[in-house]
Amino acid sequence: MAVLNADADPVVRATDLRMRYGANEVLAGVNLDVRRGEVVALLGPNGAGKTTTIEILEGFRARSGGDVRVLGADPLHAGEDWRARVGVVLQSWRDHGRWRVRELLEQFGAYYAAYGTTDRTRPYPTAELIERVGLTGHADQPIKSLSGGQRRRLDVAIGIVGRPELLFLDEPTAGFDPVARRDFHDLVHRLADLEDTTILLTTHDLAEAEKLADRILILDRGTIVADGSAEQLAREVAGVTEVRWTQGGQRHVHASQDGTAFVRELFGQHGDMVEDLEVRRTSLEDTYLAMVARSAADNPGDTDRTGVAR
Ligand SMILES: Nc1ncnc2c1ncn2[C@@H]1O[C@H](COP(=O)(O)OP(=O)(O)OP(=O)(O)O)[C@@H](O)[C@H]1O
Repeated sequence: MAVLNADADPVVRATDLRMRYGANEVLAGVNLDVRRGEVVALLGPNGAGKTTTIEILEGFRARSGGDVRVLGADPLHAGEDWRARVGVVLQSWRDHGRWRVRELLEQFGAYYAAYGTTDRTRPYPTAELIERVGLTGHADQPIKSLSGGQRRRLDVAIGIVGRPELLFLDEPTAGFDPVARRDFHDLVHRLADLEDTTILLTTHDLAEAEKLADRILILDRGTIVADGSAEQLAREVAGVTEVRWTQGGQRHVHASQDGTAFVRELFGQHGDMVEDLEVRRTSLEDTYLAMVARSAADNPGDTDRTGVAR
């Protein structure tokens, strides 16, 4: 991932962010930072308030309280030049059914041309963009004739056509087949590593979050209940590695912070007696489930809200 400058102002900062829909308090004091060049995944159960948070940060939704700075401005009052620096891939599809893929991207791209800089020419060249999102064979197709996954690829293209410095992705890979998902992951790495794009994404696919994100935030019951790399979070809830083996016909399990050292010691002591060895790193799914369960234990009375995609 891109080199981070921890001293620089964060690209995104929310302080004591609050949101209430009528009597329903969805965000109850969210604090989060996203630093330049980071890829951050915002996770949480259905209804936790991820989309609400993202929409507030994008300036599409007015907050009930707290402070928000995005690229140095309050998104609610930021101007067109600010908006040109921000890319957005929303969850819901906005229809432009009769337009063709290439036409639509050229139309949107033209808007960004005035905002290009020497560091960052805008917009993304249309043909290259279409290729990047895997729509080359569909460039002249009307949008209404695209499949769900192809439309989603187009959403991603619309999100990055202005070569944003900051990109918000709300469940970007919903409906993607495995190849499209892999291509999308490559695209995110490319944007972060080569194009200096800071990315905040939501997903229910924990393997995806683990693969893409430098840092994971878990939003639950109105606040951020976890903030760290997948590995750091795993350390908080359990041993990072689970070692299983059979010895004398009996199955053993041991959770360890340092699986390699444990296995070395195991073989040192028991050598040939050790059979059927399995070493498994704690997955983000294990960590997520443990953290949401812990949050539930701290807030008794709620029902199951783990929300893991299966
Ligand atoms: N416009 C609205 N008016 C009233 N309530 C809303 C509105 N938008 C969202 N909510 C409520 O706020 C809560 C958070 O919704 P939000 O869509 O932000 O959650 P989410 O974490 O993105 O969920 P999911 O994982 O299902 O996409 C939910 O209880 C939802 O019903």
